[in-house]
Amino acid sequence: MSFLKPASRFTKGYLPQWRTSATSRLPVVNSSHGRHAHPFPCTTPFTATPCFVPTAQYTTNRKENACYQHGTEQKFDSTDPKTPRRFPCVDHIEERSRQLATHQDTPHRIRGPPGHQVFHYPHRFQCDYKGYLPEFTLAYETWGQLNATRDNAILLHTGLSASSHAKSHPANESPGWWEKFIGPGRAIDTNQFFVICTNVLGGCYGSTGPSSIDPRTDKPYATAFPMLSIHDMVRAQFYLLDHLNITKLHASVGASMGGMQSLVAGAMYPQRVARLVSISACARSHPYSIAMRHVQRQVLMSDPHWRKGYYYDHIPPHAGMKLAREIATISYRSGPEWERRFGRQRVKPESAPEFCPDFLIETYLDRQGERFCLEYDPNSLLYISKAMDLFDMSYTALEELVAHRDIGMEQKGHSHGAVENSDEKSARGPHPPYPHVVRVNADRISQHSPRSTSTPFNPTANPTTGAMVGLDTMESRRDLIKGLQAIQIPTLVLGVKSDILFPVWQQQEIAQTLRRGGNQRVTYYELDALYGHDTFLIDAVNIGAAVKGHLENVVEL
Ligand SMILES: CC(=O)SCCNC(=O)CCNC(=O)[C@H](O)C(C)(C)COP(=O)(O)OP(=O)(O)OC[C@H]1O[C@@H](n2cnc3c(N)ncnc32)[C@H](O)[C@@H]1OP(=O)(O)O
Ligand SMILES: N[C@@H](CCO)C(=O)O
Repeated sequence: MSFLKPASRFTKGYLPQWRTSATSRLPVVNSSHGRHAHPFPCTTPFTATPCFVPTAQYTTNRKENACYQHGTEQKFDSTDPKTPRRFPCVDHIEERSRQLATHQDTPHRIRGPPGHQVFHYPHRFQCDYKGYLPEFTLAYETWGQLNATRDNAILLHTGLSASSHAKSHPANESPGWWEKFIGPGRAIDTNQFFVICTNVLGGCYGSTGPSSIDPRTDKPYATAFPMLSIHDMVRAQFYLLDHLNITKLHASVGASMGGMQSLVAGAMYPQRVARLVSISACARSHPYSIAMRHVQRQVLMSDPHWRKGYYYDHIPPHAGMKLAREIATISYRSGPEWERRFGRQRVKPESAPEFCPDFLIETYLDRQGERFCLEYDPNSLLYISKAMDLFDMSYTALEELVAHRDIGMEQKGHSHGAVENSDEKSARGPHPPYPHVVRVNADRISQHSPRSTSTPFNPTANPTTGAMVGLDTMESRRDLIKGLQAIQIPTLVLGVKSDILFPVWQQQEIAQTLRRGGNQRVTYYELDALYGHDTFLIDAVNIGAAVKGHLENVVEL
């Protein structure tokens, strides 16, 4: 540890005791070390590495053991209070903005992965939250062969940011996000099953999303894109299944947001799904996970380059995206993993502490942000993460969704009772959503909902309105049981103990709720892995074995 070296080794670069006039030059002090009273040696520049944070602007002159500004006689002197502290990580962001300003082809116009197929739905698609799409496209990829009876298909749902490229294939040999899980003899055995994976509606890898061109304006939708629900995403996928002439799936499989989609598929189309797999998902988003996604969105939206979503001809909000992904990564992995992997290690223990990424965990997060910030469309992040927040399989929530969707259709002239034209029929969709949900008028919803029951003195009630807000009440649990009751097929629920985003109690909640709703064929596993929420992307051995067992188990359907 550099600050334990004897001060005598540091001939320059120490901070005179208690000098406070130049706070921006104060060395970073490990306050727990209790050494504040000593002249604190800046473990600096001027010993082994004169330019202690090398950047393009400085050169080390080893002969003189000094650091010069490029092309000048100006020495960098950290003891000079006028010398500004350097922030290469900030310079890097600014430099990227400069470079992006000159880009002709803006990087957020992301296309689907090579070799993907396209399903185009040429009709109006009514979304749950009142808006609609005049048409949509889904990018998808497949592996294995559809059998003669067309009943061996598995619909694989993605998490938030994945493309349809779950597995390599001849048209795209780069590894997919579930590369090790799919293939002959693997967890999803392509000798037996025909696997379909789509980029979700709202995404940016070939499916219609905010970066797609709105045919009505010939410009990207941007934030004029309609608000989406997880149910909208699944409904669009079932239109693809219709197109592929697949009436019944062998299974619906997904993790994280993909697990939410899996549950929706089972509840919305109970006759069309034979088995379910839900990994590290939930039956309704918890305020904690909403909070995590809220801060990601706020950070992104506060990047001045976001421009309320209309950045497609400008510099994208890459700095906000980078930070949003760093925050997300904190919820995707786990403290115990990082303790083992990075400990308290700094990248250059011999160098002075800096505010730019310094500890291994900092450079790790920085790298995750870097990898993502120009890879994914920022508006897709907003829409898809919001759809996750809105996810709630409680009966009253489904009832509201169905009612709101109907209002959306009526507002666009799709009145009940009137004879629908073919476009209106298409908007309503070929299948009634949620056969188990009785349609009610939206104005009846509020009287109806247990969440608006007035219960003074109840600690779980909203103090202002008296409405029941807690999720752990009998009413709320009954509401969830009723919402998930349509799922009576064999279901595998898998959780990971180190997951802080979708903790195991939420996995237990799914399994218990299904069982209480009468489903006798629920299998529940809890995995003691270290990788947190993203374990489903990493642990092909354990997650894969559970999935394989469930998919290949011969059950009476
Ligand atoms: C269903 C779906 O949702 S799929 C979406 C899946 N894809 C993603 O989530 C994309 C982001 N990727 C990831 O989060 C991860 O790579 C995973 C989860 C896929 C795999 O996890 P791991 O194998 O543990 O990879 P890890 O988290 O270490 O990331 C590797 C990267 O971090 C870098 N890295 C690791 N440690 C450090 C560190 N201390 N400092 C700096 N960089 C580091 C590696 O160099 C590598 O970067 P590179 O690929 O640019 O060279
Ligand atoms: N890390 C994964 C899981 C998040 O749900 C993703 O980005 O999609």
